[in-house]
Amino acid sequence: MARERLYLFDTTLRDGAQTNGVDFTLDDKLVVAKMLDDLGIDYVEGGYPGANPTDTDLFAQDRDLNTTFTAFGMTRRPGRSVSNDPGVAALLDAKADAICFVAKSWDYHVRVALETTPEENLASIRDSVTAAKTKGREVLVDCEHFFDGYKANPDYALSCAKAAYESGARWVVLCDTNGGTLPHEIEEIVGAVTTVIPGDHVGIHAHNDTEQAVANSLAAVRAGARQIQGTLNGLGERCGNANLVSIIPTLKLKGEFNSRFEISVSDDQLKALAAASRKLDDMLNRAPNRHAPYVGDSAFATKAGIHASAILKDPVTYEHVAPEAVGNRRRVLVSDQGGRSNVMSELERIGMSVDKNDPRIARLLEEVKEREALGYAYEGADASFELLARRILGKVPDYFDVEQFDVNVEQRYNALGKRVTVAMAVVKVKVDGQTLISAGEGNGPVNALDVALRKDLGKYQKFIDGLKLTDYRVRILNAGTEAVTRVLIESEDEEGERWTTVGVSPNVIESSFQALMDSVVFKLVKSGATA
Ligand SMILES: CC(=O)SCCNC(=O)CCNC(=O)[C@H](O)C(C)(C)COP(=O)(O)OP(=O)(O)OC[C@H]1O[C@@H](n2cnc3c(N)ncnc32)[C@H](O)[C@@H]1OP(=O)(O)O
Ligand SMILES: CC(=O)C(=O)O
Repeated sequence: MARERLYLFDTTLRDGAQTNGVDFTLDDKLVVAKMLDDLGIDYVEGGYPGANPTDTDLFAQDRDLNTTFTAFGMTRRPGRSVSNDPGVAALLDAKADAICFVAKSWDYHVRVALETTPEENLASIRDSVTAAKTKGREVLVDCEHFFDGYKANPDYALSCAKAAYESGARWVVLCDTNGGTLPHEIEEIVGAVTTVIPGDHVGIHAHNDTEQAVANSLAAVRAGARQIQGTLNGLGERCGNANLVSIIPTLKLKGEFNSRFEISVSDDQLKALAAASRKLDDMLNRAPNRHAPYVGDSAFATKAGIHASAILKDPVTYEHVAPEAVGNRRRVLVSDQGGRSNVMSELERIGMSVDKNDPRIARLLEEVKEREALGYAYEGADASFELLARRILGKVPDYFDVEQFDVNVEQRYNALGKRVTVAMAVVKVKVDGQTLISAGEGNGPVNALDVALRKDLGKYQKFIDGLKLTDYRVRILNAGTEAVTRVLIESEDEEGERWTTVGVSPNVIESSFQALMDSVVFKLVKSGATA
């Protein structure tokens, strides 16, 4: 049976720009639009021309994209003609393939927010759609508050949707603007609408205020809607929009949808999804959600030993889809919840082949569990685990020895008479029988220690010149009878490779130092440095 076409509409650059803390520059918008185009998204809503200089500039440019690049804005204001409405003029002048009007469809909103009559709102919808059609644009109408409006006055909500459709809108998009509608209500109301307007002209725009925007979008499709609006990583006003990064793989990989619908994203484009999700987070300086379905670091991470053992026999035992399908990867974590299978899997990943029955494997697992009881956490410290494994398997050279370190923190007045806090560290290391003493200054004790440790490592210096610390996290734990600090340090090298190390001690300087040392030694091992 031929599959029906389902269209994807991305509003990361418009509704996503309404996210608290998100602010796109013009360059950001161009990069994201290209990324969405490369992913194969049918419609990319770039923004709201006339609302701010960035969006106006964006829609003043020519561009070379395959997607239907869409401009967003309001229907004409009550009491004005379209030719006398600067907002509509900005939309009609925008270099856009399509125009998406937002229109009121809840009579209460018409009365309270627009302060006009129901008839004038319907005329505004008709006039705006007709003007954009006359300009040769594809037209979409986002029926704002459609579901709340339908519950309050179904006839009026439907008459707004019909006014848009009958005036020539390609898509009538039903919006759950306040995000409070539940999946069974969406399914029922979309089902009613599609008896009046053909489903292949109906879209869904769901907000996530009850954490059901994805479920609501899928419910709308089940009821007949054929366009889904959403954003990358679920950005959007308040709690966000339907997350296309979850919806796309569901449509591609789940039988109910895959067997009935065809979408524009190819299998190869699907494999770029995890990278696209991370790239957006990087651009916005947001930490990626490790637990994001499909694309998060933990989406295919297995900690439990019983699961790991089965996954190594056949991944299907504990994975709902293959991680590679979305560009993610399987991770089998080593921790106090793991068994020999977890250790074997991690050793295989780092290229160490050891027999599962080798007694050193049991020793390594025992050591991991004992150290985790003291506060270490190897599941998040891949490099420290690798060093521990290499040490137990007898393969880490003694590169250098730290004989002593001192750290001082001092508050004083600087030359401008301002009070400043300065940290100083001195580290004494022995490399090849030679003692090297280095001092470092930093804005805190760990920073000073890091500067001093990495200032002069003699013949190893060249291996660590490109090393930088990219993240530092401390937690205070109650392990056993006393409080200890656990420090996790993330490092990056000149090739962009990242790794994490861990240190644990009652003293935060000591735990930081352990993690720093592991990071430096890991870099030497990774670079193939010999003692
Ligand atoms: C559900 C959504 O997410 S819709 C998208 C919302 N996005 C945004 O608002 C972001 C961009 N917005 C803006 O920059 C500004 O609001 C602008 C430039 C659009 C308008 O700014 P201003 O002219 O100063 O108006 P302001 O924002 O204060 O109020 C909106 C006006 O539009 C009217 N309006 C709202 N929706 C519609 C509509 N669908 N059709 C016609 N008029 C509308 C309101 O009644 C209000 O009119 P009023 O000024 O007579 O009270
Ligand atoms: C149009 C839109 O963003 C909404 O109604 O939520």
